[in-house]
Amino acid sequence: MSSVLQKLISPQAGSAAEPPRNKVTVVGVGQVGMACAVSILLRDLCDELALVDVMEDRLKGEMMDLQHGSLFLKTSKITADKDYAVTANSRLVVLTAGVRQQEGESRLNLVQRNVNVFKSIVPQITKYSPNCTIIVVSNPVPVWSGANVAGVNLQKLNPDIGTDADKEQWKATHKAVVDSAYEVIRLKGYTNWAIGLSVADLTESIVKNLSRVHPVSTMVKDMYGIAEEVFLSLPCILNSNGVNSVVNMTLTDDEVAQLKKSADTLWGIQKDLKDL
Ligand SMILES: NC(=O)c1ccc[n+]([C@@H]2O[C@H](COP(=O)([O-])OP(=O)(O)OC[C@H]3O[C@@H](n4cnc5c(N)ncnc54)[C@H](O)[C@@H]3O)[C@@H](O)[C@H]2O)c1
Repeated sequence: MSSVLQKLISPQAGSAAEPPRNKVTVVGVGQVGMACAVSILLRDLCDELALVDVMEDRLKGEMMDLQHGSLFLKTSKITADKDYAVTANSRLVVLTAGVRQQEGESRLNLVQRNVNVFKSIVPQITKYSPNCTIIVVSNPVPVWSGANVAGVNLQKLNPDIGTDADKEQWKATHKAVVDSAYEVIRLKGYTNWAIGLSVADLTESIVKNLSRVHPVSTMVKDMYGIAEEVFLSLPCILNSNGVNSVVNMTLTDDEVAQLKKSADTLWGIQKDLKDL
């Protein structure tokens, strides 16, 4: 006797469904992971979403919640499992698993705690999706920014900008921007929306092969006189290769010195990391 499904639908295409073309996996379904997942879903950037976490109840709950909302999305397949087999054939993996930055904790203090987490996760990701691009969101992620508006360098308008001699004291604005994530953590306990929206933007450049410039961390050894294998945030061109190239910025001597100082700070921590 025919089932209700067989009575309702007569299959026409003979072969099984094609593998996904733009599957995205989010590892870690905490505040950041779910903000990334929702931002990516709302921008229609994947044809399949997989979630992974070690906390099984939370993982299943997040998956079911998204599935219940999938009527309003254009990603029909949303799966989750603690087994990385669920991530197979991912185009992109967003890695947000890790310990969270505590109030007042420096980003660099997180490194050793997160190294062990990464060591268990990355081999599993590459086993099931050897050609995927990985976006690491877990801290620390150093950030580059340039003070210009529509290409106009603000230092050219005010040579004292950012220094104590600056009558307008833009230095205070700079400090407020640098400290703003700490302020959000103080107020609500974590940051998630801005980073989630930002990750969706990176995702779009990669899955749509857009060759757009984004500030992301990349290996800077041999650039600007940096001798060590450290990753710093520079303007990078992102396309389907991930980080396809780095824009060679024309930096002042002072800016190069600050970049080197950041590299030294990172190396100072990195060189003491254990079990890499
Ligand atoms: N780059 C940025 O700008 C930025 C901004 C905010 C947060 N972060 C970082 O993102 C990370 C996540 O932050 P959060 O607020 O979502 O934390 P969270 O504690 O809410 O979530 C982390 C999740 O990771 C999971 N997890 C831990 N170890 C795992 C493992 N081995 N395998 C799979 N899942 C594992 C946890 O179960 C949890 O669900 C932290 O490292 C945080 O510092 C980065």
